Amino acid sequence: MSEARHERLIILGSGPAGYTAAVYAARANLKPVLITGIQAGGQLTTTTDVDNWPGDDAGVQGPELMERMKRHAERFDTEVLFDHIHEVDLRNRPFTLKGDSGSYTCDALIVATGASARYLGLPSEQQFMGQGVSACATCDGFFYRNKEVVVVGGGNTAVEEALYLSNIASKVTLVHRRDSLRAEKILQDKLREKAASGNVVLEWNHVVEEVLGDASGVTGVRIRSTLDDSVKEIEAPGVFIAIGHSPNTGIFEGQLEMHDGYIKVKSGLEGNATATSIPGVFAAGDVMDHVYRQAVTSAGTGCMAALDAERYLDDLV
Ligand SMILES: Cc1cc2nc3c(=O)[nH]c(=O)nc-3n(C[C@H](O)[C@H](O)[C@H](O)COP(=O)(O)OP(=O)(O)OC[C@H]3O[C@@H](n4cnc5c(N)ncnc54)[C@H](O)[C@@H]3O)c2cc1C
Repeated sequence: MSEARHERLIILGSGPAGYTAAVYAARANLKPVLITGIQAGGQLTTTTDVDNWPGDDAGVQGPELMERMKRHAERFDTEVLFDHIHEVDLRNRPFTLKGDSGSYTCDALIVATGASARYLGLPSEQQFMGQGVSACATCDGFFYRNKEVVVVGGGNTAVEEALYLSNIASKVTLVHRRDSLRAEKILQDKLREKAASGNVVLEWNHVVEEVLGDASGVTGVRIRSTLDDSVKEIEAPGVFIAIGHSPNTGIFEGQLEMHDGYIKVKSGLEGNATATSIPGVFAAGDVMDHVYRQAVTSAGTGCMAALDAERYLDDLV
């Protein structure tokens, strides 16, 4: 492999966090290099309607929005490289990144490698992805106003999604493979309240065996009892898979401080909020945020990371 090329600032990831960081860093004359990873454009390239991106009052398609973000970053001289990084050394300076196509060193690094929603792994789930199957109630819940939906899971994500959807959908059926939830007690209490008086139905001890649908998209799910193997079908045009997310942080394990696999950042109000445990390494977007997980929040922290990196690089000179 050829010698590593050196940059002042590398941005890892091409989702809303990465591209926003690039726009800000490039406009500050840092000539950033952005490495896209395998999923160029990030998670939004896997969806259709994005209806909560401010300014796009008529909605926008996910891939189109990400293409525009890329062009925006390039307009200010960001160099966008298609490569996937599989090894990093953040213990020595400059930082080193090894990719499939080349090696890189940099003085500052913005990690914006995002997170991946976990899915059940059913072929029918894959088939109806974006046509009724979703992993994000905040993103897609609106499309099911006054309609019935199914939520799958039993942890915090599932209960939060079910509660959120219960204010939009006419009925929410939560399918969980056990007879008790793993979610925090306060969330469980809220859900039970809704189940007692509202529009939430709990299907304990069941797993989704198949997502059902036709040319128009999802029509329901077939669930199987974990107690007696009996099956039944639930009609609903929307199925939310809420079994958690995996942050894309494997390459940073043992180097950056993390919490549940998410990169820990300084936060707080005194500036440098996106700083990680290693000076000069900043994190933005879903990779450091297991709570909000939105395009606009990712873009916001991408902006913050670029400003933090700019200050850090200024102080190096
Ligand atoms: C189906 C779906 C629909 C959604 N709809 C909406 C919506 O309507 N509105 C909304 O606000 N949010 C929505 N979201 C959530 C939104 O997509 C995310 O919050 C947002 O994309 C996170 O941005 P990010 O920049 O942090 O990372 P991501 O978009 O996750 O991008 C991560 C980037 O990092 C790169 N990467 C990962 N590992 C490496 C590596 N080792 N080397 C190099 N690069 C790497 C990837 O290639 C990718 O480009 C949706 C999510 C999904 C899955």
